[in-house]
Amino acid sequence: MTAAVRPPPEARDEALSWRSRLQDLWQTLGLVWRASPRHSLIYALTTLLGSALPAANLYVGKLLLDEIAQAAQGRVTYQALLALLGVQVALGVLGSLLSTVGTASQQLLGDSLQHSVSRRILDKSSELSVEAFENAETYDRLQQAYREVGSRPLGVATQLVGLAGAAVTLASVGALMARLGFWVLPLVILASVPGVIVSNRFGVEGYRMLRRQTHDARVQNYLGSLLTSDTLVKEVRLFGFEPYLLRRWREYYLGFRVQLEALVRRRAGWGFLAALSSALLIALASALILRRAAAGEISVGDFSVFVLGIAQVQNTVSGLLNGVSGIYQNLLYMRNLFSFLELPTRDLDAGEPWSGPIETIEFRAVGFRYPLTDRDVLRGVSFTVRRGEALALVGENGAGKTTLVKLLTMLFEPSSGTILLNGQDAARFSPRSVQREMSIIFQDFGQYQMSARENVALAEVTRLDDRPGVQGAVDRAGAAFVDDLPGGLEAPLGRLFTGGRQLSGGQWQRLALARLYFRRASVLVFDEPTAALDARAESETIQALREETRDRITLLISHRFSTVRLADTIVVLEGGVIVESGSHAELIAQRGKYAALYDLQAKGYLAEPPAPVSRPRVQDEP
Ligand SMILES: Nc1ncnc2c1ncn2[C@@H]1O[C@H](COP(=O)(O)OP(=O)(O)OP(=O)(O)O)[C@@H](O)[C@H]1O
Repeated sequence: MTAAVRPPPEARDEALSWRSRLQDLWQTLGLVWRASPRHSLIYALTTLLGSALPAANLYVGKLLLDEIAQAAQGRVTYQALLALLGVQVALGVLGSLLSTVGTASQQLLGDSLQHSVSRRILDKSSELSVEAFENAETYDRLQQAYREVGSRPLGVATQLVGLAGAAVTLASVGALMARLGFWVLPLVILASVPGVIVSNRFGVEGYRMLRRQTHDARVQNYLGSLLTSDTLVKEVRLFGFEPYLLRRWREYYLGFRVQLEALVRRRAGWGFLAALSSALLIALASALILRRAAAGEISVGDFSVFVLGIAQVQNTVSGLLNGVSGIYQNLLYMRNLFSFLELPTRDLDAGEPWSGPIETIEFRAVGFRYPLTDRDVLRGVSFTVRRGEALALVGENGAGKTTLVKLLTMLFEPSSGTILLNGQDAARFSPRSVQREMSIIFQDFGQYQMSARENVALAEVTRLDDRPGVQGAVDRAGAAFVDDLPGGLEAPLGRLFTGGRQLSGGQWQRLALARLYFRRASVLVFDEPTAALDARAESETIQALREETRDRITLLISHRFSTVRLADTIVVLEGGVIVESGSHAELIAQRGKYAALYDLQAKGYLAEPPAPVSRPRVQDEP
């Protein structure tokens, strides 16, 4: 199998048809409506009602001006003028009311929407397979999706309502203006078009630019995060590679900057040309209407409709066209969100439910290849381990030990071969139900910035309040230091939040061990369980491990042979293939790979330390 060749995400999304865009539009509106039907409705109604007000205002203004002109000839009463003023004031008050209610509902709708879309992203993230997280593209999509949550869906909805509103305004104001001559409205509308075309075109280009930069932006963020990370600050300071990180960070910025400058320059040039052509068209329309005014064909009120209407129509037309292009652009961004939400998930509950303890695990010619790679990291791996037995996996870095554990714990599915549980194909069973029978401490175990109790009980959240259970697991893991923390089990841990107590690497590892013990499982997996422990802790842990694992299946990965030798069976992996297996004594007798690695480590303890390369100089030496 070769790695699948995929077109870049940009090319895939650009290729989408108008039909797909409409589907995305529909889906976006669905998101908005579901986030808050009440606020969606109020927002739409207030905006549409408000859109009819400009024409009403223009018309009342025209009547008022015409009446004033008549008043000069003594044909209009003060009361009649006051009545028109009253209507104008009422329209103003109504406008303010609609806009206040509309803005408030938009704000609340935006908040609900942000919450509900974030929730969907988090739901989706929690359904994605562990495999998906091994893939950089997933992170790109996740980042893009998150970036758009705040503004895009609301943007689409408000622009769509805005479009409808603009249509109402244009139709009503246009009807008033059309009375001044059939050419007025087309000319004024035409004057708005160039600006909109420019803004639309460069909006799309801006989107494409950001899209192309996503991966590099992620690298740049990562470089920045290395300089602001609490866990890495020691190493960064000591090795002093801040300038290197800053330089690389800045190089990315400069690359983005060059692209941005080119875009801004072209946009400014085209923008100016658009403004110029618009001004010329308006000048032409004005000249034509002044000719009618000079001929006495239109009233003062009519002229006011033209003058005030120009701005109104221009705003409305550019609002209309920008609305269309804005919706188009926002939909491009929404595609990022949707394509993240459409990523295939692995249903961890699919399959027959597993129940009861796991008595045997058998790997039959199991192979595995990471997605989008072209190399098998495990090939033809076969072994069996039974209840009460401990199996140790040994091998040099990168041999495939952790990958094997991910397969065994059903986090990954084998690319070839079969895993049998109690003699039945594991693929038949729902991963989640099988995983309930397994507990694990990973090499890169979690350090949760929560209380000590939560750190342990997360292994079985239904027993979060089982304090005696947590205490028991803490004791079994030798994590007695928890009792001395202020607040004991309830002590907040980690330095991320105020009041948290930071633990040492070994203490965190003991808590992770407690977490492993807390889950009542028939398979225990220890991936480097003693790496961060001191010698006494390691020996205690191994002692406890022997007792804990008596009636369970134990899988152990360790580079420490003092731990490994306790296993009933030791499997030696090399380049993803099992090269030896047997008990410690058998493998030593074979004098193969295991014996060589063992001797190498044993020698490190037994041999005389090598003579120092140069003797330290003593002050008073001659
Ligand atoms: N997400 C991944 N994508 C592609 N290849 C990977 C991925 N994770 C691990 N590998 C590769 O798979 C091989 C086996 O890795 P694995 O982590 O299983 O080794 P290991 O024996 O546990 O090593 P160590 O002793 O260093 O923990 C390595 O060559 C590694 O480069």
